[in-house]
Amino acid sequence: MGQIVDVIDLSRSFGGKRALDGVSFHAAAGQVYGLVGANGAGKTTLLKHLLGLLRAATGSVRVFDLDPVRDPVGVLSRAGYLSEERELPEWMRVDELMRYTQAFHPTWDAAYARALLESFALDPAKKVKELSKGMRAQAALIAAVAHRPALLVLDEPSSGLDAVVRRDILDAIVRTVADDGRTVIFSSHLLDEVERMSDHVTLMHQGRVMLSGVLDDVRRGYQRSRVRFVEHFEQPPVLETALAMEGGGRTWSVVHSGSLEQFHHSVLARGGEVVDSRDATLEEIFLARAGRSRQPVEAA
Ligand SMILES: Nc1ncnc2c1ncn2[C@@H]1O[C@H](COP(=O)(O)OP(=O)(O)OP(=O)(O)O)[C@@H](O)[C@H]1O
Repeated sequence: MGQIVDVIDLSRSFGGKRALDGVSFHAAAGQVYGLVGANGAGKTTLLKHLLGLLRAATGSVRVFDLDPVRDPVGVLSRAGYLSEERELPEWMRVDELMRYTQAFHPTWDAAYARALLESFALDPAKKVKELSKGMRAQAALIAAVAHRPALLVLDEPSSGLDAVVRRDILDAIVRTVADDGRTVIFSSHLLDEVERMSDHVTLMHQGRVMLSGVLDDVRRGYQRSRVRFVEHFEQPPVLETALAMEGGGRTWSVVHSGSLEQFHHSVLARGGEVVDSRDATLEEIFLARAGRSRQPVEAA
């Protein structure tokens, strides 16, 4: 599988504030990468480096094996970008915006752009400045995808879109890109959306990658178990492989990694028993990892 993005040990500060701290991130052709993290985690800063909008201060950024700052033509001609701000020329009509964007991209697929306009029910005659926030997001999304870029970078694509559009259209766009053997990297606050759309997930926290891997491997790597102890604990008892514990007294709910057998063992050693276990949700994993550890974990 062709490697499309290679970010190695990228750090970036704004003033005294560390926005990215030793971030490594890789993306291959035909895969969908979901980037999640709280406000200020560094997602937008990472994405901007891929487009050459920020220059790597330390570390390296390669996209299509090119440096996006030194070779913007080589990178941007093959990339589509939906920025967080959705900057669009206000005075244009939607159809003018499409023609304008087309002028930058010889690979523009006018039929695809028209089909997307129709599926969004977006009026081509409407002025950009008259669009609602959601319509603006839709127009910006079409402008980013209709030239069928080899790499599609979407910063919070669902922001402003209603649930139906998100589920029916955004998902379809992302899947189409991946099915064509192209790559999508998107950031999101919505973990259910990331679980639905991504092949790979990367969790960022305070400028660092906390966890990164194939979504199914990440999911399989963590469980949530209910545990009952004989003894009453005021504070969460120390359990090997436990990342987060909630509860009190004798009953605790634990998000943990590693094998179930190993976990049963450590609970037994503390005089308890595991009542039940299930795979942890991405949200539980994220909260446990972001809350606990500063160490990056490779899940795949
Ligand atoms: N141009 C800038 N000048 C100063 N600080 C910045 C700048 N851009 C980002 N930052 C800071 O860098 C950190 C990371 O910001 P970034 O926008 O990358 O986070 P994010 O994960 O995209 O957050 P959000 O989900 O809120 O969009 C934040 O602390 C932010 O305040």
